[in-house]
Amino acid sequence: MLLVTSAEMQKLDTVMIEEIGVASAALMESVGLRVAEVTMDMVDGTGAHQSMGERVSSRSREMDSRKMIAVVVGKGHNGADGLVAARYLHVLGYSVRVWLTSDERDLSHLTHIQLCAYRNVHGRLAEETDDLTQADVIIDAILGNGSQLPVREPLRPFLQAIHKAHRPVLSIDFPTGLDPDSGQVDVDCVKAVRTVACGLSKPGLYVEPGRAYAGQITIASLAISYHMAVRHGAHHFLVTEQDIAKRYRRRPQDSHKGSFGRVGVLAGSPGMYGAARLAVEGAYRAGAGLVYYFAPEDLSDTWVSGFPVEAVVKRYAGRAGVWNVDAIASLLALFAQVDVGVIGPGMGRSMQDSPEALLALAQLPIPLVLDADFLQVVAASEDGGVTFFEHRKHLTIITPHPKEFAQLIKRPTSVVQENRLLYAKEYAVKTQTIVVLKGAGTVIATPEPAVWINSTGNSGLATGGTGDVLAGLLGGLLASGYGAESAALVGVYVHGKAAELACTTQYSQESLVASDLFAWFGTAFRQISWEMDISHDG
Ligand SMILES: NC(=O)C1=CN([C@@H]2O[C@H](COP(=O)(O)OP(=O)(O)OC[C@H]3O[C@@H](n4cnc5c(N)ncnc54)[C@H](O)[C@@H]3O)[C@@H](O)[C@H]2O)[C@@H](O)CC1
Ligand SMILES: Nc1ncnc2c1ncn2[C@@H]1O[C@H](COP(=O)(O)OP(=O)(O)O)[C@@H](O)[C@H]1O
Ligand SMILES: [K+]
Repeated sequence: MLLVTSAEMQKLDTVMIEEIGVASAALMESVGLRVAEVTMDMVDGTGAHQSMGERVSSRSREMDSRKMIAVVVGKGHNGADGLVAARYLHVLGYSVRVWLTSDERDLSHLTHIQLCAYRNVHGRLAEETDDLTQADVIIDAILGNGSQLPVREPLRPFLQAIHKAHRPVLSIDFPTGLDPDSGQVDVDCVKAVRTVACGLSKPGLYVEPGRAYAGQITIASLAISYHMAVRHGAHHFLVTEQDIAKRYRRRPQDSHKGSFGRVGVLAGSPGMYGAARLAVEGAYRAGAGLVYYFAPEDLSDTWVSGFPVEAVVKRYAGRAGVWNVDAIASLLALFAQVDVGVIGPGMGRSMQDSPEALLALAQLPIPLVLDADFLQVVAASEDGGVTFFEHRKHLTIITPHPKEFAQLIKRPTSVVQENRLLYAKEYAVKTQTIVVLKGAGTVIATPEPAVWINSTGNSGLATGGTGDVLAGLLGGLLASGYGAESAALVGVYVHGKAAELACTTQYSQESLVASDLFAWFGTAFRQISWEMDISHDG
């Protein structure tokens, strides 16, 4: 699902008004009407059942107990949307009170016009005796797309009063105090249970911490087409099941194991061979035809016997963690036998002292999924990995968690987390790789650039080894024929979905461990395949 940043939305508003010829007041009327419908849904669950026209003409609300709607109005057009909603709700018989956050004379021109229209139907402003705690729903129409954080006076007391009222809040466009581009929030950010996004939804409503402030999101359509939005620069997306179903590749009946490629896994180190096992099984569970595990000659048979029985173990010359000329040469010969490489899980950082090995792997002429320790080695190289990625001439997916990514971009982890979308995109463009920045709301950024926010997963995944499984999954998807962007999106989505399925049946978010995921990939893939059938039938 397409999302737009604040600047893109401003541009699209202008295009709608100046090029398409829809008056600003008409756009506000659409948004305000939708807000009124969602408010009715919140107070008595009726918003969707009867058209607004039928409701207004039947005057049925006048008979009902009078639910109170508080509308807190800012001086810009977000406030104007709120006043349109206030007018509809008042005419329907709800007890509406409007709180102006600024002097009436400071309202923008169109907002003032909407205030007059509200007054002309005898709508009321809040008085001394009115109190937000009396409201059945509070509508936050304080700041929208013209806001610049942090929130300035005189708005803060209004935000604090909304908090203190402990009533359900509907935010127009996005909660006041939230940055729609990054999802960062002001200390007094409004916490909504519903948000009505104007025209198209915003990335900040789907990433932490903003996601927790937005509640359920409804989009008030302004008939802005997908193509028009993309033409004006929109490049953020929320990953939905429909997006994934479109990319799903059904396996042909007449296939054989050669049809789905070979994955080579270079992972594990003394004490950490479990990470390699998880990556190997991840690759198989994503559908790879064959998965080779590249083991050093000194890896004990006991460890090897613990690998999934399907794994093909291939030995390279030398001992674990020793990257001399022989080891590199024999590794390169092994990689020549596979279609995709997965490098890094549990691998340790011994390669840090062998720039030749790093360079040799950079030049591998196959798609690579690079994860964990290997990324830390790349980050620690003299130029912070610039040369490494310059030497990569083939497709690369990197799967850092926030701390690994922070090392790659040489910034503190806290800074990365403040703007995951932006940093992932910048790095994808700079290194021409697909960046899978993990953590709640995993971000997938491509060099195009396109920035996707994953919608599946839960805190059950916050446990050792789930990242190793993901690296394997991505390798398996690449080998079995998915393009790079699709492999990253489908892999991350399925990984999160498996955790959700596991935690609603057999496991809980506390008890889930990485290897439990394997049992649930089947259901996750089947659901995508059904969704694909439904969309084809539709
Ligand atoms: N352009 C249009 O015609 C449309 C606009 N729409 C609505 O209009 C909104 C955008 O309207 P505006 O551009 O007027 O922006 P806002 O409604 O966000 O208001 C901006 C005003 O608030 C002040 N302000 C900004 N940041 C502040 C802060 N941190 N503390 C205190 N005051 C602050 C500014 O000085 C400015 O006067 C959208 O979010 C949406 O709700 C929709 O009705 C769709 C169509
Ligand atoms: N709270 C969370 N919500 C959703 N996904 C999460 C959460 N915490 C972790 N994850 C996911 O779990 C995986 C953890 O990977 P990683 O940190 O590399 O772990 P490890 O190195 O132990 O395998 C990533 O896919 C990440 O996106
Ligand atoms: K708002």
